[in-house]
Amino acid sequence: MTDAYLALNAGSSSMKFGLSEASDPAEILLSGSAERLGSDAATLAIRDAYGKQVQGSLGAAGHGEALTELCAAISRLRPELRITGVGHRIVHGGTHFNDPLPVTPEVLHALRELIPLAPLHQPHGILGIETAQAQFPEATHVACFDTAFHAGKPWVHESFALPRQYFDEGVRRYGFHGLACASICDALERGGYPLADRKIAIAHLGNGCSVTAVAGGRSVATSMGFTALDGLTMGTRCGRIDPGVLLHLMKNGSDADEIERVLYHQSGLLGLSGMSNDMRDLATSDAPEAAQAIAYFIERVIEEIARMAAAMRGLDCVVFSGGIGENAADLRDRITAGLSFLRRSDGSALEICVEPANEERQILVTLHRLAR
Ligand SMILES: Nc1ncnc2c1ncn2[C@@H]1O[C@H](COP(=O)(O)OP(=O)(O)O)[C@@H](O)[C@H]1O
Ligand SMILES: CC(=O)OP(=O)(O)O
Ligand SMILES: [Mg+2]
Repeated sequence: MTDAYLALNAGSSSMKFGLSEASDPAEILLSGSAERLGSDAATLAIRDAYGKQVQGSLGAAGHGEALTELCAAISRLRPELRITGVGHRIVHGGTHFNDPLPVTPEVLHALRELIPLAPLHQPHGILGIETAQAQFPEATHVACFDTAFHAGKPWVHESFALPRQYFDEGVRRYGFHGLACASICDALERGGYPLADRKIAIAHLGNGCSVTAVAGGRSVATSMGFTALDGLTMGTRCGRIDPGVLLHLMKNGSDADEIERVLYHQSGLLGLSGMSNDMRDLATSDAPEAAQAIAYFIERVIEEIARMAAAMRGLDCVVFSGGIGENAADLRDRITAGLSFLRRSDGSALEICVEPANEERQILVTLHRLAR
């Protein structure tokens, strides 16, 4: 039997995995993703090491059913592998967790406490741990945090202008998509890009969307904050909003659960279009509301990239990633056109590139590093 590592990446609308030999995390033996989870047209795709892909439908499956299907596919397709390590993308590490660490019952308890701060993600990440622990009981399970990449940002990008006690209580701008950002920085460096000397904005545009300012390889500022609600317009999330709106809703009788439902589940592209949270659906629709939702989305991305340029006092390169950033060339073009007023310090145009986010690879590399 060959020892192998498994990485599980629970996104808000997707469940992805990567499987590698324990000795070589860069060599993906099998990978897969369940997407459009939460709709009634979820899909499943499994790819082998040669790029051969099988696809299927998962109907109205949620993250739980998707996990069961993915684990079954792994055991069926690679029965000769003994999975000795499983790394889990955990979106929120709060004030306690930055470094990847083995999951103990105490850690799991602490992760559950953070569910209210990441209701679209933390439950799925925890379900991934529970499901994989049952399926691979001999393996070491390691939690890897989205928030970690942003730890150590300058205080002005870490704090809200609230009374100081709130910061001490953990009410801070954490930032997310950190594993994606780290994987992109690693890929750029491996490709010879002089990251240490550059100011880049990573526009990670998936179902969750963020822009992160990375100067000299470190996160300086990022559009998401205390939760993954802030910043850009997303599939079902509102992004930046005047907090006065929340007060208005509360004073008019909405309770916290209802406001959570509106802000996390019913807003964003879905709320604006009245149709779908999925950019593919909007891009192929003739409805004026769909076009308006896309225009709104683009406007906010342009603004947020410009804000990141301000945070870094300069910008060299915009890196697009995520399901939308990697695939929707026309959206990238519209965003890039909107940014044409921004120049590099030598007066030349911004560099624009596309770099797939690979959280799974980042997690597999982490497992490999921890084992040495
Ligand atoms: N070819 C495409 N054109 C436009 N949007 C796309 C395309 N492929 C995927 N997307 C969009 O990417 C988003 C999902 O991104 P993804 O990064 O997979 O999600 P998650 O954040 O859940 O991991 C959806 O809005 C989907 O419509
Ligand atoms: C943090 C976040 O929004 O993640 P995702 O894009 O996977 O939903
Ligand atoms: Mg994602």
